[in-house]
Amino acid sequence: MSRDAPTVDIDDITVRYGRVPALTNTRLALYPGRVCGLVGMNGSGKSTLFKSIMGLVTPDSGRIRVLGEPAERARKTGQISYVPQSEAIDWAFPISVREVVMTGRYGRMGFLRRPGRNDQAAVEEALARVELTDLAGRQIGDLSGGQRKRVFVARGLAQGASILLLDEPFAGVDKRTEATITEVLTERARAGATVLVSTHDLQALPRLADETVLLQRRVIAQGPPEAVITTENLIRAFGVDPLAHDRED
Ligand SMILES: Nc1ncnc2c1ncn2[C@@H]1O[C@H](COP(=O)(O)OP(=O)(O)OP(=O)(O)O)[C@@H](O)[C@H]1O
Repeated sequence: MSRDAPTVDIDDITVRYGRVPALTNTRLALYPGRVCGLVGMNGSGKSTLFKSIMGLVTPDSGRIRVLGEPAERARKTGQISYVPQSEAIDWAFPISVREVVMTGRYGRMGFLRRPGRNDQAAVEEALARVELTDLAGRQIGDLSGGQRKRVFVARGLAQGASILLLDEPFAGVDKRTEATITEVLTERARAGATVLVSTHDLQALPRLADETVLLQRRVIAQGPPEAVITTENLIRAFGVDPLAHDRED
């Protein structure tokens, strides 16, 4: 797909849970080759936006195309990988790190899901990239918060998807994990992937993201981090300027 055409094209969607609107008249275009940082307060609709791009929630109105197709189809054909918030995962489920990463290959396997040599090689490469080779046999519930995040990033790498969605991958992780995930996302974007990653760390945006989207039930601003993270925009999104204290220093 050309770098001039949006890979994720959200055209005027409204998503409601019952009568509560989570997103209203939201428009957003994402392009390949870029890491986009998604920022907004709790309840601003970030997870709903991810779920919409995955085709897991259906907008009440408007339209979403992912790689030129309906979102659900892009997900079902394995073209989208999603790292959910940690709270959304059952960590007690008895499955090893290597097995979780292998689930990223399921879309490429036949009905019996028997991994071939390519699948195994992709899994080992992904585990090595996030420095989890030594822990590959462990149960996921036995890992630290940062290690758990890296497992799901590795799953996305093994999947080889061209759309990478990550819902707060930096929450509760150490600096080393944050640096590894940031590097991996940049590498994937430079290789042509479209990356959308939500974060609460406004200060980290310039080193993480090529562009920033500010969300408050709709897109308030989109552009280079330094153009988007302004006092005026932050007050519109958060009601206060969360960086006011730092600006005074
Ligand atoms: N399954 C659901 N049923 C009812 N309301 C929901 C559901 N999921 C989300 N909401 C509501 O929709 C709004 C947007 O929620 P969403 O989870 O998308 O926000 P968010 O920006 O991801 O929040 P956070 O930063 O806290 O994860 C909130 O008001 C939330 O309470």
